[in-house]
Amino acid sequence: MEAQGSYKPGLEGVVAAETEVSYLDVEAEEIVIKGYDLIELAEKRQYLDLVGLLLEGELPSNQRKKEIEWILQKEYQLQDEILEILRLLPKETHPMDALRTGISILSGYDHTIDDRTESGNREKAMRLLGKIPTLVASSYHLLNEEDVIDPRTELSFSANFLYMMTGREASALEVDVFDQSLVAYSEHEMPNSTFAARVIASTHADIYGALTGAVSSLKGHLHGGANEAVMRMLLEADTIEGFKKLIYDKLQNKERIMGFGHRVYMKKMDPRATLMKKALRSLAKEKDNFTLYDMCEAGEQVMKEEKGLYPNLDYYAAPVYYMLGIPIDLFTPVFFAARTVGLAAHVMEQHSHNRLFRPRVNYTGPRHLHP
Ligand SMILES: CC(=O)SCCNC(=O)CCNC(=O)[C@H](O)C(C)(C)COP(=O)(O)OP(=O)(O)OC[C@H]1O[C@@H](n2cnc3c(N)ncnc32)[C@H](O)[C@@H]1OP(=O)(O)O
Ligand SMILES: O=C([O-])CC(=O)C(=O)O
Repeated sequence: MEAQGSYKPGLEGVVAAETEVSYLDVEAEEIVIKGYDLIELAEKRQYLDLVGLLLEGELPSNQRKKEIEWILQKEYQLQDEILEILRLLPKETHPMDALRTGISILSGYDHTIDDRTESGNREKAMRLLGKIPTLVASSYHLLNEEDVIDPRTELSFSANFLYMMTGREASALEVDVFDQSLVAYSEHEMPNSTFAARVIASTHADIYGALTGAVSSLKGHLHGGANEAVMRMLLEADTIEGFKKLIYDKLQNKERIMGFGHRVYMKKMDPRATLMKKALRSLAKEKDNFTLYDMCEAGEQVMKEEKGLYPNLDYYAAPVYYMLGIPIDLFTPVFFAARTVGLAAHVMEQHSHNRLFRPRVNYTGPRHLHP
């Protein structure tokens, strides 16, 4: 069959959009978010600063940041009916699937759902940013037949999110590390989930539909689901020697090691993984427990020697979340909660100068058959 155009499996290297949101500058080893370096933002600012930057176009003043926090706080509480629907889900439902359901339900409560203007989408994004952490934490507790933990507005955004998941007030270091992880996960150019959201938004579908599609994409182990898979691997291995053996065995069986490799970085360390490795070290110090840190370092070494592959963000975020006491089933939902802001910025941009995504194929099937 004659080729109709060049085809790149997995669309590797294909430019799918022009964007002012973010860019991975691999040469400079910089994740550019609206002109700022993401790692510098994670070290010097907080997640709510990213909300201001990504949704309003500039880093907020302290006063504006407070206002953003109030806007989100007003949205923390979920409608009783939503909690009731979550309670009725089969107990085997994965929290990512419960989150997908929850976001779908929220669309029915939005009386301005057809408003796709920039300000309309910004309002919806703020509503979702306030509600999604409560949705994440509550769905987990309900699926485990536990009482939901009510949000607390006297805590900071990140401290409250952590509290609703774990049921205990975290230390200052734990809150800082968690907030840093939310910044690290907040936005990353054109991963599969963002592409999915933009493709959906390009039909003029609303932000709820776009985000629901993104949750489905992010659940996969080749994407966000890797953080949960990394933690299960570490627990199965139990010791440094056990972890090295597990990796060697998997490589022998031609299996992929979760938390390593990346379509864009591949032969370099993901800068966000370096950030989370430092965070893991400070947590290990505070808790006087270096087991996971040492295991991860040993695994990193094996993968470098055996495959020339480096950790991505999920590899070091997983043990960080475990040490913060977050249930493993919630690792990927937390990733999504953090990414909501980046996804919203992309949906806003797509709606503001849209062209429908509709690519072509190189047909390799038969022709001229007759029924
Ligand atoms: C925050 C995030 O979402 S980051 C991504 C999280 N996902 C993971 O950690 C899952 C594990 N990693 C992977 O599967 C891949 O590295 C991906 C999916 C992230 C990127 O994949 P791609 O860009 O499509 O690379 P591709 O699958 O073509 O791999 C290229 C080669 O590297 C190998 N490879 C890539 N990643 C891994 C890995 N984690 N373990 C073992 N081998 C790997 C592949 O087997 C392939 O080898 P081959 O050429 O001998 O067949
Ligand atoms: O960029 C990607 O392909 C995946 C990723 O690291 C992310 O979504 O944070």
